Amino acid sequence: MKIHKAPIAGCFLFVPESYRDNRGEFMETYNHREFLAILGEPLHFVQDNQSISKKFVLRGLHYQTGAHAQAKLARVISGRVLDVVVDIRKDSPTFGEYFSTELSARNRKTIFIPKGLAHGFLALEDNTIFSYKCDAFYNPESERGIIYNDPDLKIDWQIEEEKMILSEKDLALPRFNEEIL
Ligand SMILES: Cc1cn([C@H]2C[C@H](O)[C@@H](COP(=O)(O)OP(=O)(O)O[C@H]3O[C@@H](C)C(=O)[C@@H](O)[C@H]3O)O2)c(=O)[nH]c1=O
Repeated sequence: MKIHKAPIAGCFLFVPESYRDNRGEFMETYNHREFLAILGEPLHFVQDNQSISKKFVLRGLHYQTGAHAQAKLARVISGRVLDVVVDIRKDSPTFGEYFSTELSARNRKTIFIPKGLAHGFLALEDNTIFSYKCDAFYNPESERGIIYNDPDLKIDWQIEEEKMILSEKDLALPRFNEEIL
């Protein structure tokens, strides 16, 4: 497994070893022991989620607060996304910064998103299957978000806004400086 530090503190990218033969391919998509060695602290994932999105669906930017904050381990099973994380930890050296990267079935990248980051992604193909583990349960009362086109964060989503498909809920999210600052 190859490991890269993302430019947001505590955020990592992993590319698993892939074994190919005449039948196809095999890879370990999660190995608790290796993960523990990298993070230095145990994480207990309690929920696995999967979403399927049409091309140019944008989900985010989401997080849960307090005891319900979630660390996530995410990858794409089919299709590709532009994945975006925003550091909303006030005591972090990278507070207010964002990082984006393409995750795809082809590049096999997995992103580890620590607690305290807001997360979103833009599907770049139809039938994009996004799969992620969470270390805390979904708790609707603790759900929060930041608007995808926040004027202070200035996230480059790399496509025209008219093409994006968002939920009503995500279109009504507050600005970073209303919610976090
Ligand atoms: C996230 C979630 C949603 N739901 C339900 C609530 C709602 O009726 C339906 C769709 O929910 P949402 O619109 O919030 O789904 P979605 O926009 O895909 O939410 C996800 O976005 C990405 C970017 C993340 O980082 C995730 O943590 C999560 O917030 O699914 C659950 O039952 N469990 C869950 O864990």
